[in-house]
Amino acid sequence: MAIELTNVSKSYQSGEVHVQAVKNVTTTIPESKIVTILGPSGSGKSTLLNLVGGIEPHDEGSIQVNDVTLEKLKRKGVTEYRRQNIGFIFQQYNLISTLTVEENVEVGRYLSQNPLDMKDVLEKVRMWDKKDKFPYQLSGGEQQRVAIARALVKNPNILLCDEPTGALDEHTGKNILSLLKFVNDTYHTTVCIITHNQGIGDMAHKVIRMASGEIVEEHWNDELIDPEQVTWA
Ligand SMILES: Nc1ncnc2c1ncn2[C@@H]1O[C@H](COP(=O)(O)OP(=O)(O)OP(=O)(O)O)[C@@H](O)[C@H]1O
Repeated sequence: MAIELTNVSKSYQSGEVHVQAVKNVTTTIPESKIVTILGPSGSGKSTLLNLVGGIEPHDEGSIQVNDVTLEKLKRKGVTEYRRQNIGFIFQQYNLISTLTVEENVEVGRYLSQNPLDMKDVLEKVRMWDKKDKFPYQLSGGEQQRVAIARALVKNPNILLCDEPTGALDEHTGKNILSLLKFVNDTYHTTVCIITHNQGIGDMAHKVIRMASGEIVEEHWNDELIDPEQVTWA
């Protein structure tokens, strides 16, 4: 699914303070590609991802996802859009601590009308052999692989990843990036990765750079670097 943003803005009022988190953003997140959004803390990356994912509404402009115009949807329509199209992955995994690996992934399946096969997905992220473990029994990288499986089993068209390697060391982080590339290659899922880590831009088809809520630069990469070769920062 391709995502078209046109003059999108989002502000927050926090007490007396008015923050314009996203300012007049126009860009495309192309279908079945990997896109990296880079930028310093507070530059609006997470806000932009949340707008695209239908977690919160934009104030101005338009977000078009294939034939869906987000600002035209009612609340129920937004929930449906999110359920059917979007998988989220966060820095802090957000697994349910009282559920096993398999049960956590089952939550993702339950949310979808068109889920993938649980065993197949857990095998693809190399966690089938640990399906009966609880999150506390897993390493950070393993927990993130389960979180990816939970997002993936929904069979989403778009995977939105907010600092997916932010809590991981270089070796494990690259392992997760390789998995995201594998997902993009295998399922043709549009993968959008937010990161502070500039090097991750080199494995993406397109790089969007933000500062102070605005897009300050964007480019396509002619050649993609293998995730294992990314310069880690
Ligand atoms: N719910 C909110 N209420 C008030 N202000 C918010 C809210 N969410 C974000 N902001 C503000 O909007 C701006 C952009 O925040 P955002 O989280 O999108 O940036 P970011 O680039 O993702 O930062 P980081 O890399 O630190 O996660 C910041 O000034 C932030 O404080």
